[in-house]
Amino acid sequence: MTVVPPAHIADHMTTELDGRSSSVFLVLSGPGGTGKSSLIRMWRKADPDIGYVKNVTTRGRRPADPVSGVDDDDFFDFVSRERFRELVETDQLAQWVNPQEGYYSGTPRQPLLDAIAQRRDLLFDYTPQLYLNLQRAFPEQVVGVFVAPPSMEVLRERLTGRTSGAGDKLQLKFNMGVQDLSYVDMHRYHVTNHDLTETLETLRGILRAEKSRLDRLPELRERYEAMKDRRQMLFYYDPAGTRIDGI
Ligand SMILES: Nc1ncnc2c1ncn2[C@@H]1O[C@H](COP(=O)(O)OP(=O)(O)OP(=O)(O)O)[C@@H](O)[C@H]1O
Repeated sequence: MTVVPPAHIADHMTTELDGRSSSVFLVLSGPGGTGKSSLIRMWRKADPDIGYVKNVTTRGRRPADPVSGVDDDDFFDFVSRERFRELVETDQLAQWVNPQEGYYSGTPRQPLLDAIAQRRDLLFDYTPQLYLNLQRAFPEQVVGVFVAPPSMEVLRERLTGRTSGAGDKLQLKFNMGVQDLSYVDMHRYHVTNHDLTETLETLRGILRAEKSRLDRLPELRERYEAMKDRRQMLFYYDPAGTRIDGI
């Protein structure tokens, strides 16, 4: 038996019900030391197509992490304060902050505009402050995931385990992390980083889900719109498509 498509569908039988989503800027946000840069490093290794834009910062380089191998140069472009000021004044930064006394960091704008034009997804490793600034600049693209340590004790251990944060700096970092916790409600997702591999799987699931949102699939929405039966209301049994004639 041949199945005959209803008249309004006849011209659309080969229409593809698939589409390429617009860009997602997935921001891993939360206190320093929760594992954000380790996760991004693993993700980029597993999926070289995922984009990452280095921040510009005026702070000094940290030595590579002996445990995770995270290298500062993979995440930042180091610039002088004069150069930073020039970037701000010529509007080349999408957002910038003064996270600690004496240093500044920010996000270059152009690579983000390029990613949107090419529909590429980007990952970010940010504090809540940077995340909120970026969200204000790119509200449609930015999705905030708060990455939390399993407990504050574990955060303290992870911070202490790193070579970078000795003495006062470590105390400051921990205190700033405690402040960051109060911004959790500004995020769309919350992920507790017990195990790096499992957390990465969850994050990839979040990205997949965000890319399946209809508001990120403009052409696909148009195709469905073109196939719509203008006479349809939700929802009645009308397999022959003739009920309207009886009104
Ligand atoms: N799930 C985990 N289990 C065990 N150790 C972890 C886990 N996640 C991260 N770590 C360790 O915790 C330390 C901090 O991780 P990482 O540098 O990735 O944090 P971060 O959130 O990027 O911090 P920052 O923003 O300050 O760079 C590293 O030594 C890393 O190896």
